[in-house]
Amino acid sequence: MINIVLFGKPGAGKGTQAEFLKEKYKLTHISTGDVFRYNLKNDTPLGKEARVYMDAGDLVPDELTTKMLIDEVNKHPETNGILFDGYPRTISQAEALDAFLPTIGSKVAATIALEADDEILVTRLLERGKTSGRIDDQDEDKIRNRYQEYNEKTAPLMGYYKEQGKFYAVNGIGSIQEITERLTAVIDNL
Ligand SMILES: Nc1ncnc2c1ncn2[C@@H]1O[C@H](COP(=O)(O)OP(=O)(O)O)[C@@H](O)[C@H]1O
Repeated sequence: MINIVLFGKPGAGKGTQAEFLKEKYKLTHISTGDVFRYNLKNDTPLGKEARVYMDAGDLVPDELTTKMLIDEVNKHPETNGILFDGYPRTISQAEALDAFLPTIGSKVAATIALEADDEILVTRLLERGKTSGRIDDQDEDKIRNRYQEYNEKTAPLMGYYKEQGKFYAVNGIGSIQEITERLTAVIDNL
């Protein structure tokens, strides 16, 4: 199993790139944002609990998120590997993942960050908000709050994975194809 964590600020293009990478490497793509949105749409108990955080652009509490993530991973026992998109987003989530994966005989192979400047990303998200229907993409204050959450809670993960020698970064600005090539160059060298 080869598990890759796709890392990056909101709007960095994780979901777009995940679509290509999952095909190329036959990976299972798990996007915590997508799983949460599915639960919101279907008004499940998980969706009801997560809604207030998501609509505000806050992170959903770790315990709830980790439980959901483990349930998702367990749905794919035969997978070649998992492409984690949007998880982990806190040190506590990274520790939970490092505790969980060995229980299924696995581990994180690499964390790859898509890097881009905040101002470019905020503009991208506001554009996406016009068509995606995502409440959290329609209001600049909520978007800025997501960046604050990222800077406070998610950015420290770079150090966490660097210490493990598993952190890679690629330039997230360019055409979709160029960025896919940068990512595959990293994965092919693992
Ligand atoms: N790992 C996570 N921990 C906590 N909350 C999460 C996590 N993943 C997703 N969420 C919630 O879902 C929202 C949308 O996630 P996502 O689609 O990945 O957003 P973004 O475009 O901001 O990267 C986040 O703002 C957060 O409220």
